[in-house]
Amino acid sequence: MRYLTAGESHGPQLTTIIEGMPAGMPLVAEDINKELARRQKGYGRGRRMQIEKDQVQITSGIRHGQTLGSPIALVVENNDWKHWTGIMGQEPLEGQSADEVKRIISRPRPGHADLNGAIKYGHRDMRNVLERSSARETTVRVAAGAAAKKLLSLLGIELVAHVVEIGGVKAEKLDFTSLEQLKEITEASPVRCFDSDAGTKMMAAIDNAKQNGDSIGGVVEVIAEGMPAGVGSYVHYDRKLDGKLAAAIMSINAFKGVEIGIGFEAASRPGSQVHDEIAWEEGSGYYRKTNRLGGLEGGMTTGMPIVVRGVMKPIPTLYKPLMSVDIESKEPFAASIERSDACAVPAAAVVAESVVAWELASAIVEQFYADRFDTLKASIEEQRRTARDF
Ligand SMILES: Cc1cc2nc3c(=O)[nH]c(=O)nc-3n(C[C@H](O)[C@H](O)[C@H](O)COP(=O)(O)O)c2cc1C
Ligand SMILES: C=C(O[C@@H]1CC(C(=O)O)=C[C@@H](OP(=O)(O)O)[C@H]1O)C(=O)O
Repeated sequence: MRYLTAGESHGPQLTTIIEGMPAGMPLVAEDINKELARRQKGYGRGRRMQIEKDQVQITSGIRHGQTLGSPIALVVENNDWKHWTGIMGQEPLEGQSADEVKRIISRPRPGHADLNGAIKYGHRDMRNVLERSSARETTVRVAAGAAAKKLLSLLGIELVAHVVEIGGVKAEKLDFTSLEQLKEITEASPVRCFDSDAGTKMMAAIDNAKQNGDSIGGVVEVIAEGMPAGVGSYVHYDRKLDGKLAAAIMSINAFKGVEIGIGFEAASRPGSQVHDEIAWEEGSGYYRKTNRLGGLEGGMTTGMPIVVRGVMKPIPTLYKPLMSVDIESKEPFAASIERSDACAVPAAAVVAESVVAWELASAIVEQFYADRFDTLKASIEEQRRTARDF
């Protein structure tokens, strides 16, 4: 499976084209809209999220609520576009000065894509970079991920993402009894955190950062249950599922690190405190007594829950900006201020859930016969039986 996305942050719309979804799978706009709404929530976001109410239009690949096997095109319009038609218009400028119309950006923000993108593509107006480097693009990544989540769910695989740290405040109480419970509680939390005391402190940390014209980052965790054992591969570097998951997390705007299972903690523990002992039970087959390796060994699933964490750095745009250089005068200047979030970790958790869903669904579609959803479902059931009776 693959997908491409197109669209500028303040352009007319965002688009994704998905290829490789099995035919005959139920998928409706509501499956996607509910995920888009989840991505828009979260304490700490700027005013843009009040302007947008993301809704998908399905323009191909689905008929009467079922996938056709042909490319699926999904479109989300930008409500904000109506305020930007002059600045972001597609037609050449006629009779107006570029300075007047374009709101040229010449002072790159440290930590954003502005300067490197301008050097790479030769743009002297860095709006040409930020419009595409903006995390607005994650809207349609979540739309593609929603289709993947639907596929997984119909195969008995569920995922939940939650926030475990913001601005140095860590969730301590993580004694959820099921993914269902984790989902229910984090969905009601403004910061998508299971630990309500930590959640309150996270909100205070966001308020504090905002007051200081600053921004904060954090850590999100994605847990997926129900993956059959033996998905992925150990035979080649580019088929290892842990590598694919790491790349997917790192591809999210502002993500700077990934852990699987206990992750970096493994460096300081002896092997006996890292590896998960293997056990077997009549009826259900093999399992691990612990899940410190987060459901992946040798680039393949173990059948235990997949646990992936990602760290998001603080948002680069600061209302009290860091120093930068004006690319025209070469003089030192405070960096440009674009309207901005103070913290987008709760929204980014939904993006992380979506990209993990995409990688898990892709690995399944690659490994099993997947032109048709009914045969894919039968293959997954067969894989579960094989793993159990092995
Ligand atoms: C959901 C989400 C919202 C974001 N909102 C902003 C924002 O309002 N302002 C900003 O400067 N960066 C924001 N970012 C981060 C930038 O998009 C990101 O730092 C930039 O694309 C540069 O990429 P890099 O940080 O991966 O190097 C956001 C990221 C995510 C995932
Ligand atoms: C639009 C979204 O996030 C945007 C991501 C973003 C950035 O630089 O990444 C900058 C801000 O853009 P704007 O200046 O239009 O407010 C965020 O609002 C979104 O998540 O849908």
